[in-house]
Amino acid sequence: MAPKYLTGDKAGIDEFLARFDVFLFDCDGVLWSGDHLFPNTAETLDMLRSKGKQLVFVTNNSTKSREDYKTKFDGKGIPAQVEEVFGSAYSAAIYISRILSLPPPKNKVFVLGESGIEAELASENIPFIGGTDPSLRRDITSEDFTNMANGSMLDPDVGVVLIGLDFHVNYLKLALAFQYLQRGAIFLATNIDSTLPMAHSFFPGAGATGAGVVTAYGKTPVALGKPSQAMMDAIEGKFRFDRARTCMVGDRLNTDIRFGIEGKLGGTLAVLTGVSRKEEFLGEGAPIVPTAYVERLADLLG
Ligand SMILES: O=C(O)[C@H](O)[C@H](O)COP(=O)(O)O
Ligand SMILES: [Mg+2]
Repeated sequence: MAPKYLTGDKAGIDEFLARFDVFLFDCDGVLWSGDHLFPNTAETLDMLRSKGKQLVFVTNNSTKSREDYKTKFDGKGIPAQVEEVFGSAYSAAIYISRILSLPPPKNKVFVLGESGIEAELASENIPFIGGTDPSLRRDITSEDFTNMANGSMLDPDVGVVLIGLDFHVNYLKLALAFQYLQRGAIFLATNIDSTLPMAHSFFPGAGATGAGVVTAYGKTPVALGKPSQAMMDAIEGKFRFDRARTCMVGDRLNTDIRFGIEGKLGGTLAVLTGVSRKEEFLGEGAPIVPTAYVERLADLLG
């Protein structure tokens, strides 16, 4: 069915919003582009709250923890609670602690990613190494190759390799991740988005910064961010919402909109301020089609 275009259609917007009690909001490309908050984002979220709607912020960006996002929301003048944030780093942490629940000592995680992952692993009492460790922000040496190959440089307690968006990726960290995988570690990712919408442009995403490990290992990781239904089940478990009265709002078809469709939510809304273009879902035979779309989030203000 062709998606409904809501921009400028006040009656259509009111009818659409009335169908839902809960809105799952993507962040990058919908609320903001990096540090740039899109116009009237706060007013739009206020309007939904004033209609009694529940808001949950569901981001694949694992560089920040839920606490970090609370700080960002505060900084942008957007009223929001830590409990309303559900990121891919948190999704991965609860998957490791509550689903995998590997017995110590082999429950340690080697992280290829930023502090958001580390904070969420710590919140679930999961030991980790790698990540933002400054001793890994250097060139690899010939001794490193030897010490990795003979295992003297490796931690025997590593049972999981977790990759996410890493702004400090380098050969040494890629090599360490691959060495742990060759020794049997479980391969997980917070998300595998190919690009990151930032500063009104696009940059390499988590899928790109982790690609070196995927190529070397020859296997893809289990990704715990959107469109993973493990994440949807975890969010539903926490917020106990009625899927038929829930709408996913996002800028990316193969993560956000697919997440809502495969999650059998009542609807999905595409916002054209981020990654996906309307041509991708208006064309004949488009694989992923939202229920409705708007040029920008603030169009919901009518
Ligand atoms: O590379 C990434 O990690 C993604 O581009 C980024 O995280 C997307 O975040 P979201 O749009 O889900 O908030
Ligand atoms: Mg997005």
